[in-house]
Amino acid sequence: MPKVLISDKMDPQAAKIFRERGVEVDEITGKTPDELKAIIGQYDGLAIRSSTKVTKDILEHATNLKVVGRAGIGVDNVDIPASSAKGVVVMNTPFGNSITTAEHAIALMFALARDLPEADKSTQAGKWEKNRFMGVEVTGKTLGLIGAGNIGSIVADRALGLRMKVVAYDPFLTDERAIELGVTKATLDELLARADFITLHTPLTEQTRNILSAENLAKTKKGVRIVNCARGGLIDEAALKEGLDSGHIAGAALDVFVTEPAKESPLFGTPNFISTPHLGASTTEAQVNVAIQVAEQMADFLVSGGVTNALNMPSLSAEEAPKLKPYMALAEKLGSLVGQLAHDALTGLAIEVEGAAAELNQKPITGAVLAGLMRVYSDTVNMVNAPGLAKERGLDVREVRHDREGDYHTLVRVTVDTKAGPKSVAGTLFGNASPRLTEIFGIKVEADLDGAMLYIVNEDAPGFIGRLGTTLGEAGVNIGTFHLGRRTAGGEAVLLLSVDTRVDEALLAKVQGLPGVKQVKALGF
Ligand SMILES: NC(=O)c1ccc[n+]([C@@H]2O[C@H](COP(=O)([O-])OP(=O)(O)OC[C@H]3O[C@@H](n4cnc5c(N)ncnc54)[C@H](O)[C@@H]3O)[C@@H](O)[C@H]2O)c1
Ligand SMILES: O=C(O)CC[C@@H](O)C(=O)O
Repeated sequence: MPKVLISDKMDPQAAKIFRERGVEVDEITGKTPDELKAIIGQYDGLAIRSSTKVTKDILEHATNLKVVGRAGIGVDNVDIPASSAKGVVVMNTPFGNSITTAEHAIALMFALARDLPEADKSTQAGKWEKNRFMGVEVTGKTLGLIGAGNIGSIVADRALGLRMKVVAYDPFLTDERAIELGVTKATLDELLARADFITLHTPLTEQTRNILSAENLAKTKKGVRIVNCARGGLIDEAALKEGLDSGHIAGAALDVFVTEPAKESPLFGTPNFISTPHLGASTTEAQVNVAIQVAEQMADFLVSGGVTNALNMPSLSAEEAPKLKPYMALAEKLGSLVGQLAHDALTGLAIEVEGAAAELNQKPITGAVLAGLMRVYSDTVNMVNAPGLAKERGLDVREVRHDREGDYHTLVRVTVDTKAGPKSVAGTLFGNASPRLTEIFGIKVEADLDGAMLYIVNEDAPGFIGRLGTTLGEAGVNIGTFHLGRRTAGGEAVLLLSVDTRVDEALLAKVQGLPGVKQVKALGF
């Protein structure tokens, strides 16, 4: 039974769903990195929010880990390249807390417009300072939206409902989408010059880091109010403090900080500055949504192989997964076969699907071929890290889909580009379930690729099979299955034998020495 650790505070629905789906679950929150390292080796899955940092160091101790599930959107607390290199799938829940976070941005905008936290403090201190708190209306004002994705779009919708004008800067926002959202597209400089309020909704990337830098803050309209419910690091905090102190910026509300938890900051205590402790996603509704979603996605993956919202591998629905499973087994065996027989100086490969296979999602089939192939280089390769490894080695990977049906109702063919030209192997599924090799380097041969095997290329001549049987028998090697194919009678023949024990180097040399043998190789599947 797969085992998952929930290491951050999460709605109890998550544990309930894991258990209902046959996944064992431990909820252990608040561990230090060293404490987490000590226990992570037991788990197949790790469900987190933002407190747990999934670093390279933690991953090195995660010997059984297959999936990290983030109950939320941002995955900046997960080292994705290190996870991919280790073959760990990283998933998030991209929509579950979007409305909640958009509402928090709107709430902070209102809090700034009417100075609500200060007014509350003063009133509860018995001051009744009616004349001190003069706010501004949002109606008719311009909201500058930096980032018009899931959350930005909802903020735009709510702001339009408040009769604001919305200008949006997002390099990926199309004209059509801007019209659909009812926003005006702008450059960043235009937005800075026009906005009465600015709200940020981008991820933190090299392009967005300090997008509100000292230089850009200086381009804003005097009296601007700024909200950040996205990620710390989008605003230069020191420059923001200067802008507030000088009065150029009329107010700023931050839910997120460069360093979190933000226990101290030069901004704290600055007039017209409001802060919340990364509460953007903190509503009952959002936490139930993301807990349910992350548990369902992780359980799907661990129990049936379905992949949803993964950031480092293609999606595979829970409905597709059972259909694709035997194809992935076939693809992995074919990849492994070409890897073991023709891995020298590979420059690229083509993965062709034909007949029934052509109706399926090809990406997982490609991933499985690459996993089988790349395992020749490292036994920690799987579908998650194989594409990256293939890329690192400069392999040109091509996917081809043929709708026609050939000799078989369904076929997967892998052709590798080698110095000696293209070499191809192909296989089918028997009964839509059992992977079977049908062709190896142009020779038809039907064989199961399973366990320890021996691959022999020889000249087709009488007496060879007897001599081979005797040689193996004398060495105590029992033959399980025997598959033979040949180009032409008396021409080149291929033998694939399954053997009960792996054939050692000395015996391989003996077989190689038999008359007519061109090549011998021990294979393992
Ligand atoms: N405060 C919280 O608790 C909380 C909760 C949820 C999400 N978030 C954060 O909010 C942010 C937005 O989330 P989302 O779900 O809307 O993400 P999203 O991916 O749907 O949208 C992000 C948008 O940013 C745009 N973008 C990318 N680079 C840009 C650039 N250089 N300039 C301008 N726009 C750019 C993208 O095109 C995209 O439209 C993320 O950082 C997420 O982690 C915070
Ligand atoms: O889990 C949280 O409380 C914050 C989540 C938020 O930052 C996100 O990116 O989804």
